[in-house]
Amino acid sequence: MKAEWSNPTGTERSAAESGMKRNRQRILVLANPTAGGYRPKVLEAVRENLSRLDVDAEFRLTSHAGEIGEVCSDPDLDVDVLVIAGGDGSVNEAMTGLQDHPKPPALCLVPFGTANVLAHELKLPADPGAISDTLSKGKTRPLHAGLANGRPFVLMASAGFDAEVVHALPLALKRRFGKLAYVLSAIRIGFRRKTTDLQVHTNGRSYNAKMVIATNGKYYGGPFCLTREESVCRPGLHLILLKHDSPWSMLRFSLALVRGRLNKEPGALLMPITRATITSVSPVALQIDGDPYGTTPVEIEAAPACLQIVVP
Ligand SMILES: Nc1ncnc2c1ncn2[C@@H]1O[C@H](COP(=O)(O)OP(=O)(O)OP(=O)(O)O)[C@@H](O)[C@H]1O
Repeated sequence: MKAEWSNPTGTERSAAESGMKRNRQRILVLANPTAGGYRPKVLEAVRENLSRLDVDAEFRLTSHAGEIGEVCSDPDLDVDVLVIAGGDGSVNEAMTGLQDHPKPPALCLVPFGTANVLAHELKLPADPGAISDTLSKGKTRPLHAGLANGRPFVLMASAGFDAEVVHALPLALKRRFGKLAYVLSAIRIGFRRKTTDLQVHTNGRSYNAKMVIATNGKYYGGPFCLTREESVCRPGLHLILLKHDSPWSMLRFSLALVRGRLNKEPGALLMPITRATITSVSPVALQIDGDPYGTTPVEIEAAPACLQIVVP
């Protein structure tokens, strides 16, 4: 029975120990202490709960951005469940790292983070008792992903105004104001940006749009429903095209999103896709899962394989 914190140099010992107890479930918890809403007390309570179960659990705090991806892309990573304690960006890093893993572990999420869209998707609990309970029951569902130029996204990839907001958002502002920081960043850039047309090729047709969201799930920006037709636990993607992106149009679309009616709003078009190409005359900002991701052009497609994720 063991649920220990490891120090940064303690991984060899933990690997050796878990190798000796292969009949026990091995759990690695990777916690991002810089995630918005990080709560060490929750993590400590989960650790205490797990120490009462017959599992080998190792807890590690990341020390730098990219570390989750590094751990996950190591083919020698050999655990049954990888718990990410962080937000959507941390989960994205894990998925990206596990993309080529020969035997990927099941993922589990302790939802810290700012927007936490995946936690809404999976209706994940936030209190330590329920998190430990979910983990110990070990019920899993498939976690599907999309690919944007080959990089996985579990929630969404988009081009246009929202991606510009993500690119322009200083981390310090995000940490200080949480979700409100996105609104402040949107107001700051909304009235002085130059808009660029996007050309979208999908389902054998071409469209013009100002902003395009490829979504793998239902939600966007937290608890706001983009489309009830999607689920991260089912294969498939939807595309949402917005024809206008003036500040007033964006306000109208945002209010429709908050009411869960964006797909019914004039100027918004929703469609299922398997593949799409988004291009533009000059580069337009992209974001995936709430983090900046370069600029257009981008090829969107459904990822051929899926992971498993522990759910309540
Ligand atoms: N120790 C660390 N120091 C600095 N950055 C880190 C560290 N560990 C992870 N990161 C980076 O922090 C980024 C953001 O983390 P995360 O997504 O978990 O939180 P968030 O941005 O607050 O939440 P959300 O994505 O749900 O809005 C991740 O992309 C990851 O690369």
